[in-house]
Amino acid sequence: MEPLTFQAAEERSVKLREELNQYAYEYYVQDQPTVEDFVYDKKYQELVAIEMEYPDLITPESPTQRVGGKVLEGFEKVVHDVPLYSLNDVFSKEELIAFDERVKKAVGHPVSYCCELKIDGLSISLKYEEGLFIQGATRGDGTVGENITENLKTVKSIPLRLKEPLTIEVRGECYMPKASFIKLNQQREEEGKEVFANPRNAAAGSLRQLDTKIAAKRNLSTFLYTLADFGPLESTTQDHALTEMSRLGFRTNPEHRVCKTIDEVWEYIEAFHKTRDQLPYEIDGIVIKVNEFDVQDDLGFTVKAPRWATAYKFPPEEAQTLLLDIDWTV
Ligand SMILES: NC(=O)c1cc2c(=O)c3cc(F)ccc3oc2nc1N
Repeated sequence: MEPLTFQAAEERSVKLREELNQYAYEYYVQDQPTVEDFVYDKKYQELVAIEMEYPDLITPESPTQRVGGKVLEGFEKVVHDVPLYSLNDVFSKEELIAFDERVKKAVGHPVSYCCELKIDGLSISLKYEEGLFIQGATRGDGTVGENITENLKTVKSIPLRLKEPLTIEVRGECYMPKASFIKLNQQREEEGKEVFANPRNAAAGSLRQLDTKIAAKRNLSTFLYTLADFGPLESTTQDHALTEMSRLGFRTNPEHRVCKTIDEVWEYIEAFHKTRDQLPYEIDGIVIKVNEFDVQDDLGFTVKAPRWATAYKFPPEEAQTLLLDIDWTV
């Protein structure tokens, strides 16, 4: 084929990038692919060829920027503008009811709760400037984390550019799906390497890799759940914030539910305690948050945790046998 002129190459690369990023969004964020892999691969190879011919055409959100390849010396420190707090845990229905009583006493009226599955992964914070992904960091000690931007760029469900040019910061969980965890450990066993104890350790180990090519191969995914810097967004509830994050291109967990009473919260907890083994990712409990942001602001934080949220932790079962018992090969 005749090599394209710069002009033609530029137009073609813009179109290819849009198509490829849309396909990747459908596959990795919506879990609803619309094209076969070979369609994606063919267009991807065409884009790689154009970018090799004309490197000036490469843009930060090009899917070619996700393959990794940098070997970092180490991870720089990142000071979080807004601290990443941890959650107070509760382990029984009685403790959950006591949490609800404290909230209602402090607020003076009943509140609604946004319940979310507690994904067992690694907390991450993602910063965007005018829509462009500019920094990803670990939670660290809540105030100072590690800059793992290069590794997070290889996580396909993390948008490199938002659907709107917003300057915001979001937080969520980076995790390894159960099926990927099993495959990775089988591979490591064959290579005589030490296996990971659980998907959380596997995700943490993958994001701590200094060779970004390794992180790129670990099939990590994300669920985002907190708007840390709202930018121009005006959500007034946690439930709406999740909808907004999804609209902007983030992967959010579809199982969240707004509950009007603590009894409804308990029903939700019991339902997922029973069915969590069918989930394609590990959860270690349920996060219960006051849904209204103005009430969250009234309740504020203790030194280490929000007063407006709690985590109901499931009793640790023999997760290892459960994982291996079930055929997760997709
Ligand atoms: N692992 C989780 O799936 C998950 C974790 C947190 C938090 O750690 C968390 C910590 C805060 F200080 C406030 C809200 C939070 O919301 C959260 N929501 C979630 N869904």
